[in-house]
Order: sequence, then structure tokens, then C-alpha cells
Amino acid sequence: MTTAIPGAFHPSTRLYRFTILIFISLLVVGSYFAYDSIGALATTLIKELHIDRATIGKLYAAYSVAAIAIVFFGGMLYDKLGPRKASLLFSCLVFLGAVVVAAAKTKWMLFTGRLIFGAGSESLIVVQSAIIARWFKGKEMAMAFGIALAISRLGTLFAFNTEELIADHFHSFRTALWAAALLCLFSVLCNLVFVVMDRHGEKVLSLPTAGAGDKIVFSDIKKFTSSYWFVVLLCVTFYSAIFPFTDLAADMFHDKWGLPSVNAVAGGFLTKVFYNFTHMFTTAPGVTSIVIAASMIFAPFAGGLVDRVGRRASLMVLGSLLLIPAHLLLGITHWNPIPMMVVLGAAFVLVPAAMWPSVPLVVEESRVGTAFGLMTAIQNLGLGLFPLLNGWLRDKTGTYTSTQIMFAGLGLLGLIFAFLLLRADKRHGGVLEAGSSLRG
Ligand SMILES: NCCCC[C@H](N)C(=O)NCC(=O)O
Repeated sequence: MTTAIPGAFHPSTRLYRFTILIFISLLVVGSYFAYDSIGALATTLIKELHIDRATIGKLYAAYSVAAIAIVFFGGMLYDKLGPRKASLLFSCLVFLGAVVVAAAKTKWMLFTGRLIFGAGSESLIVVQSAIIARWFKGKEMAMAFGIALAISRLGTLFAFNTEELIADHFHSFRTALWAAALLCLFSVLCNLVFVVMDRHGEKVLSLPTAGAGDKIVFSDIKKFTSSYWFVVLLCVTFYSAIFPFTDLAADMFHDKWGLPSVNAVAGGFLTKVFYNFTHMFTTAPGVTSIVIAASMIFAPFAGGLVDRVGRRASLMVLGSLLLIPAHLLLGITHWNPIPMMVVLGAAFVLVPAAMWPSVPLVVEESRVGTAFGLMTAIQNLGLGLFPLLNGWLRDKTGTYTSTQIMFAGLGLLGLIFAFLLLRADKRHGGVLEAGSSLRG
């Protein structure tokens, strides 16, 4: 009797898993781009639409309000619909929301678009996390999360380094918003490739089938341990000190350090893009994107490190600690902001690389979708509230000093939750601190 040797592109191979990973990462690139289009274009939108900073904050809040309403069910819908139907549903919603934003002729239509977009986008991110857990649990899971974060954040990096440029080159901020919609369509196409590969993999590897009868039970939430809840609390405080900060950071660098929105350079559009990318340290949106660029470079390595050495809770302590001096120095000094942005970038590697892959380790497999959904919904309480506070405080005080102190305070809270997590994990057998060698 001969034993069949699986081919190089068999679903059980690393090559197949990592190819799927590329497509599930590209699945959210459009939504990351469109999310930060508003922050990247903030200075132009404030001028052209005659809006204040609080309104920029409200556009982010609208995204999060919709996300809170639907994401929890999104997580549970994943448990019910399975990865393929759920991802298709939400990526189409993302595309629709981005189209409505780009076509908006009134402020209300703009808000409606952000609501639709938020409902789809955050649910899609929940689905993305659950798909990674489906394909990588017990394998290179933290590395996979790291790679997915790095690729997803390409969307943010491009948004900050091209959106003002598109608006400037085509003399229309609306063209920049249509570019975001186009990228969301690209993500829908990547979704289709994932669907084909996942269906094939499911058949060959006998993965749990879509909608295999998982019941949506709210009382399941009671079964989550304190470790899970501390991860959630850290998630909300940590991300509230990052995304709501970047929402108006381009405006802050323009306002406080006098950095331009784009580098004026002669030549065609691509020449301008290339020049602005290579001189990102000299424009306000470019400096904002340093956090993202730094995190993208290191995220896959940090993920690999987490897989090997574990120490997830300790890394979350370190990452939270870094936020405090970085935000304070941006707020109370006029020093060159670049080193502080690099430090924020380092924090933005350490905490997410350790935090997201911790979830499947502290909840039962059948509740992973619900756990990610609940965590993202709660995270969005912060992502909705703090951009509002950021814009409102800036409008009231005329500077960004008080908002930076607020972000440093969030870093401190995160640090406390990270320490509590470390203690809870010890009580629960140290699963988060253990590396692959210890867990076998
Ligand atoms: N860039 C859009 C907002 C993403 C929020 C999302 N819930 C999230 O936390 N993603 C993980 C990350 O670190 O980007």
C-alpha cells in the first residue's frame, strides 16, 4: 500500500496557510485606508467643509457607534454563518459605506456613510481574527497575527501618505475619498480568493464547517475568565491612546510644529507619491504615519518572538509603559516629535502582537468569535469617545496639550490593567506567559 504525499500546495502545508493569510490580511486593507482617510484629510476637510475638530471626532464616533451595535453580533454571526459568508457580508458593507462617504453631498450623508462603514469594517476585523485563529491555532498563531496586522496597516500607511496628495493633485478631497472606496472594492476581490481557498481547505482538512450549529448564547459571556476581561480592559485603554490620537495627529503636527500637509514637488502623480513617501518625516500626515510604519516593520518579528518565548502579559506591561512618556513629551514640549512617534510605534507593536493572539488562549474555541466580537465592541467605546474628547478639548483650549495629557493617563490605566493581567494569568496557570516550548 502506498501513502500519498501531500503536494506542495496542499491545505495542510505552510505555503497554503500563509497564502490564505495574505488574502485575509488584504481583506481589511481597504477598510483601514478608508477609516483613516478622515484623519489624513482632516486639515483639508476642516477648511473645505467649514467644520471644527469636534466634527472630525464625531465622524470617528459614528463609525464606532455602528461598530458597537453590530460587532458583538458580528462575532456571533461568525459563529453562526462561518468565515466565508460572514466575511463576504461585511466586506460588501465596508465597500457600500465607503461609496456613500465619497458620494456624500451633505453632512448627514457623510455620517450615514461612516455608520454603514463602521458596521461592516469592525465586524470584518472580528471575522479576520477568528479566521486567523481557525487556520493557525496551535501553529504560528502570534506570527500570523503579526503579519496580518502589518499587511492590514498598509492601508493606514497609504492613507496618511497619499490622501492629502490625491486631494491636492486632483484639486478635490472627494477624489481622495473615492480612492478609499476603490481600495475597499479591491478588498472584496481578495475576499473572493479567500473564499475559494477556505472552502477547499475545509473539505480536505475537515475543518469545522460553516454554521455548524453553534448556538448564540449570551450567558456564555459569564464563562469568560478574569484574564479575558483584563485583556479587554487593556485593549480599550491602549487603543484609545493610539487611534483617537492619530485621528487628529496630522492636524496637531500642522498646528503645533507647522509641518505642511504635502511636499510640493514637480512631476506626475506617481513621482509626487514616491517623493512624499520617501520624505514622510517632513509632512504632518507622514509624521503621523511613523507610528504605523514602525509597527509594520516589527509586527511579524514580534509575533514570531511571542510564539517562541510567550511572555504575553509582560510585553503588554512594557508596551503600555512606553505610551506614557511619549504622549507627555508630545504634549508639553516642542521637541522634535519623531523619536516620540517611534516609541509609540514600538508600543503599537508590542501590545497588539501579544494581545490579539492571547484571546484564543484564554477562551474556549467555540467562543472565539464571540470573544473577539465582544472585545472589539468594548474597544469601540473608547474609539468612539476619545476622538470626540480630543477634538472638543482642542477646540476649547486652542492647543493639544490637555489631550496629550489625557492620552498619557490612558497609558497609565493600561499599565495597571496589564499588571492585573499578569497576576490573573499566574493564577490561571501562566498560559499567556508560556512560550511554545512550554506549551508543547
Ligand atoms: N484601523 C481601523 C481601526 C481598527 C480597529 C480594530 N478593531 C483593531 O483594533 N485592529 C487591530 C490593529 O492593531 O490595527
